[in-house]
Parts: sequence; structure tokens; C-alpha cells
Amino acid sequence: MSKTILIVEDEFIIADVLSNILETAGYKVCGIADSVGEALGMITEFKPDFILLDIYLKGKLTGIDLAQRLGQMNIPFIYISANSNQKVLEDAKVTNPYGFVVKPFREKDVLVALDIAIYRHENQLEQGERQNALLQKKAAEILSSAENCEHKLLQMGKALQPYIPFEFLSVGGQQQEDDNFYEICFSRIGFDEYQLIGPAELMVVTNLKQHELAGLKSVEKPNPIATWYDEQEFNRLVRSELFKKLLADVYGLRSHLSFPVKTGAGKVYYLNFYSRRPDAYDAAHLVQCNHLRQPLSAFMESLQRLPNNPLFVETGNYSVHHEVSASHSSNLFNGIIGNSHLLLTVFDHVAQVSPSDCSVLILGESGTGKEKIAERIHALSARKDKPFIRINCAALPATLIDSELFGHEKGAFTGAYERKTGKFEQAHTGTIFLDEIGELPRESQSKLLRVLQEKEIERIGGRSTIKTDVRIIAATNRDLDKEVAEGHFRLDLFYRINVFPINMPPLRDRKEDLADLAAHFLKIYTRKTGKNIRGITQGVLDSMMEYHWPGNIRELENLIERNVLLTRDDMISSMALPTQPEPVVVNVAADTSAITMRDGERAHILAALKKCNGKIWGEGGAASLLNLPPTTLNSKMKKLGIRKDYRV
Ligand SMILES: Nc1ncnc2c1ncn2[C@@H]1O[C@H](COP(=O)(O)OP(=O)(O)OP(=O)(O)O)[C@@H](O)[C@H]1O
Repeated sequence: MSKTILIVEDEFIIADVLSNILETAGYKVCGIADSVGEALGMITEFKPDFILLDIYLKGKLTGIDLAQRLGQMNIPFIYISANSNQKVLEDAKVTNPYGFVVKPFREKDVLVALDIAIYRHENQLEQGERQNALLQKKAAEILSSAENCEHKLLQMGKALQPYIPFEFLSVGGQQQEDDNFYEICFSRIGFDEYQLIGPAELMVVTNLKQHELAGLKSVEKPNPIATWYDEQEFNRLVRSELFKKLLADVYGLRSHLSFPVKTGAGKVYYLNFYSRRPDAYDAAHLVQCNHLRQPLSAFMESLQRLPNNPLFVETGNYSVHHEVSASHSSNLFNGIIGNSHLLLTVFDHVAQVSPSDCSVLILGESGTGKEKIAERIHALSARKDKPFIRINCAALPATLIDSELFGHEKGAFTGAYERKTGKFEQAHTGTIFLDEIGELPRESQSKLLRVLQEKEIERIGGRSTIKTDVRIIAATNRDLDKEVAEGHFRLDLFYRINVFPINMPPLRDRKEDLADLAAHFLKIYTRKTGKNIRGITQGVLDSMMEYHWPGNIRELENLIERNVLLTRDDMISSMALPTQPEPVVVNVAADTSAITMRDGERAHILAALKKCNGKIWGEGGAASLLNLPPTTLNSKMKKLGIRKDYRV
């Protein structure tokens, strides 16, 4: 069925040209609006599938103002504007357009941009529908399980993680006017490991009594619609929302998304998502909330009917039964070391995107593990038993790339003595990993775009086309936005491959993973060399924490390998780190390592130790309070740097 397009453009001649181009190409133009007000009227009346949007319009409001509304209404749009002023482009970019066409445009520019935009939007819609169906299935499984209410809630929280990421989740209704406190919280401590924090645990951690917690919550005036808060807005919010302030302080939470879910019976539950990142949430998560609302509402309604629902406890006799929940899916990322929340976010994205055939673009500095993640996406997909073909676009001379990618026929050029099958053909039914895609020459970019659009290739010198079914994973350490702006990388190809971007954090932003990574490589290289090295001294680890790691994990791996070879002792007690000064300019937005998931866990353990006067073992000890074997508590304390006299 042809798509219905609304044109929002105040220059009549341009609007008319656009309308002709679209109608000739088979689209249905439902109207031309010259102001935001008129556009909104036409949107209500004609419900367009897509909008072409100029930036400067009649009246005070601009296309960028309208774009913000379109984001909330989930209507896709492309900008068509003569304005390429940097500030305007920046403002336009944050509204998440599906494309940007610069005036004056050619007919082809508009049609290609629209084609790509529709492809990307449908891909997202498909994902939305898949999410909804998956969540419904998951909800049914959870509800029919033999677990208690709290665990059912926890399982649902885990199922939401790929869609709305969180390090802390609290679920509750509006506080009733009594001293009972109704709220269940979950703190994430690993990829698939969560601590359940019921009212009793919260009383331990915060040192507050039940009625005091209830008092803090009763002054809250929850927002009736889903709302997200970045760090600044969250700081403002917690001036009046004292219960949220308490959670933020104890667990180091910096951004928040509040999602009210109304059941058929009219009861409203709040799913409050929190992150330790300052900017974990954005408008796209509100779209997710819309997709998830219906299955969640049905889930909460079913939960409401279960006996002993912790959100309806009528007694003050809460008992502490601190639990850690983990399941086998933590094995999904075996061999990829790290527990920092930045890496866990990467894992969430990988778990989310792997089962689909969606193209993935992995962005990050050299040595951050992009290839490792690409391999894992393939291994977790339905194509796992089919080929995974890697090609490094930077490693080949421009003259050979096409033949490597698409193959050639015998005699196609001087030196082509044999027919050669290209990487695309080799990857048929599997995955191709285009490493360093930013290095691909312009000419090959056009050919690649055609392969992605037509899903067929032509060998060099060949006369026929060959159908291919290949999933694309691309990676780059370049700033592709900049490459596009400078004309080195095709915008249309960028939009095709940038359907699902995954950002690999540099090692300096997740130094909490450093010790585990170092231990991992130490184990590998002591085994390889047959040496007996027990570990790395604290002093060396401290200096490693100070270092900036420009070469990321690869640099760390090389360094450990070298030191294993050099060390004669059974401990690595000195390590020459390059004396490169840490850059003075720190990207504040990216510097999220200050407060970590470990901090949350540490706070929890410290509070329990305090409560037990430092006693770990036996009755009344912290291990039994936390429902952990004392040996596990001991090793956790060691890992978190908590001393037996429970001072850090
Ligand atoms: N989280 C991790 N745990 C264990 N090993 C890792 C991890 N991340 C990366 N490595 C190892 O570090 C090295 C570099 O990783 P990889 O080649 O995947 O990085 P890359 O980002 O693709 O680098 P480049 O951009 O230079 O190609 C590899 O030996 C890889 O196995």
C-alpha cells in the first residue's frame, strides 16, 4: 500500500515540486502545511505515515518545534531544509529525524532519503511489535511459574532491561495514608544478577523505620504520564520527591524514568527506573513505554490478584530475606570480561538485537572489543551455525576491496586467473563483519549500498546477479557523523547501516573492570607460557588505575603478555606504563565511572555490617542477614575493599 505523506513547507513552489516528485513515485500526498499549527490540524485529520519537514515555517514555531511533538506521537519525519548552520543542525539532530535532505535537492535525493527512512522506521516498528509479542509471552511464563510475587516482579524487571535500561528499579503504587510501606526494589549487580530489596532490606540500608519510609513516600506527587529526567532534572525532582532522593543518595542514582502503568481495575503502579549514568533516558524510551504499556498493564493486573502480593502487605512484620538472583543467561557473555554498567548496557543491546536480522553498527575506539562483540551478536543469533565472515576494510588497497567483497570472474582484470567468490557470497545465510567501514572508498560505498538495497551482488566481470542473504555488522573507530559531514562517507549508506548503533566504552571510562580484565589476561598468558605467576601486586594495580589506556583492552592485553614473559618472580610487582599524561579535558558526560554498581552493593553490605556490629558469621551475623554464605560475603568484602572492621 502506498504511504501517505504530509509536506510541511512554507515555500509554495518547493512544496509543489516535492508533491509532484512524490506523487510520480507512487506516494500519496495528503496535504501541504505552511505552519506548525496547520500541520498539527492535518496530522489529526489525515494521519500521515510520514512527514517531510522544512525548518523555517510561517509563524513563530519552527520545524524543530514540530519535530519534538512528532517524536512523542511516534510519526517519522525527514527534514528538507536549506539551512546547514551548525547550531540548527545540532538542534535538528537531537529530535531524531530519519534523514536530512539539503536544498536545493535532486529528485533522486528525496526519493532515496525517503526510501531509507521508511525502511528504518518499518524496521523499528517490527522491533516494537516483536518486543510487544515477546513481552506478552514472557509475562505469561512468569505468571505461570511457581515463584512468589516478588520474584515474578523481578523476572519482569529483568525482561524490561533491554528496552528500558536500569541499574535500580522500584515498583509501587501511590503511598496510602497509613504507616505501611509498599515498594519493592531491585538493584542490578551483574549482567543477569539482581538484588531484591524489599521494605525490610530498605529499612536496614537506610536505617529508617517503616513509618518513616512511608512518610517520605506519601509526600510524593507522582506524574500521571511516563516522564524521563536527566541528571539536572532529576536533581530538581528530588528536592520534593524525598523517597527518590533517599534512593538516589544510597545507590548513587543520577537519572530516572517514571512509568505509570494503570490496570483494568483502575489501580496505578509506578515502575521507576533509575540509572547511574547522568543521561540514560530519552524520548525514545517513552516510545518503548508506549509499546510495553499494554502487556505490562495485563501483567500487573494478574499480579494484583495473587495472594501475598508484597505491594499490598497489610502487616508491619517484614522479614529480611535478602536474595541475589542469577540465571544461566549470564553465560551468554562468557569470556567477555567486565561488570561495569557501561559494559552491561552493551550486553543489553547485544541481547536485544542479536535475534533479529537488523544491521548493527559498532562504534568505539580501537581495541575496545568491537570485534568480540560482533562475534557474540552472531553467536547469539539464529545464524550462529552459519558462516561469520570478517573483512577489514582498512587492510586492503582500494583496488582490491571490490574483488574481496563481491568476487570476480576469471579474466575480469589483469591478474584474475581464477574465478573468486567474494566475502558476501561466502557469508551467504550467515553474517558479514565489515570492520573499519569508515575506511571504505567512496566507490565501494555505492556498491555496498546497492547490495544492501537489492540484496544481490554481481561479481566483477560477471553478467548475472547472485541473490545473497547476509546480516551486516559494521564497526568503525571513526566519527562517522563527521565523515558524512565532510563528504567522505555517503549519508544514505550511513542511514542504512546505522539502524542499531552500539557504543563500546573506552577502558578509561570503565576502570572498575580493569582488575578483572588484568586477572583474565594473566591467567591466559601464564597458562600459555607455563609460568607460575600468582597475581599482580596492589601497587601495580593502583598505577594501572591511574593510567589513561589510549589503546584500550588490546593495550592492556599486550602489556600483561609482555610482563608475564619478563617477570621472574611469582608476582608481577612492577610494570612500566607509558608515561603519557592523562588529558586535562575530561568529558563530563562520558565520565560515569565515579559511581558504580559496586558502590550500590558496597553500601548494602556496609549497612548490614553496621547493623550487625561487624559480625559476619553465625546467628545475628551480616551473612545470615544478607542470606549469603559467610565465605561468599567474605570474598565480596575483599573484592569491594571492605575491611573486617567494616571500614572501607
Ligand atoms: N571485555 C573483554 N574481555 C576480554 N577480552 C577482551 C574484551 N574486550 C576485548 N578483548 C580482547 O582485546 C583485544 C582487542 O579486542 P577487539 O579486537 O575486539 O577490539 P576492536 O575494538 O575490534 O579493535 P580494532 O578497532 O582495533 O579492530 C582482543 O584480543 C579481544 O579478545
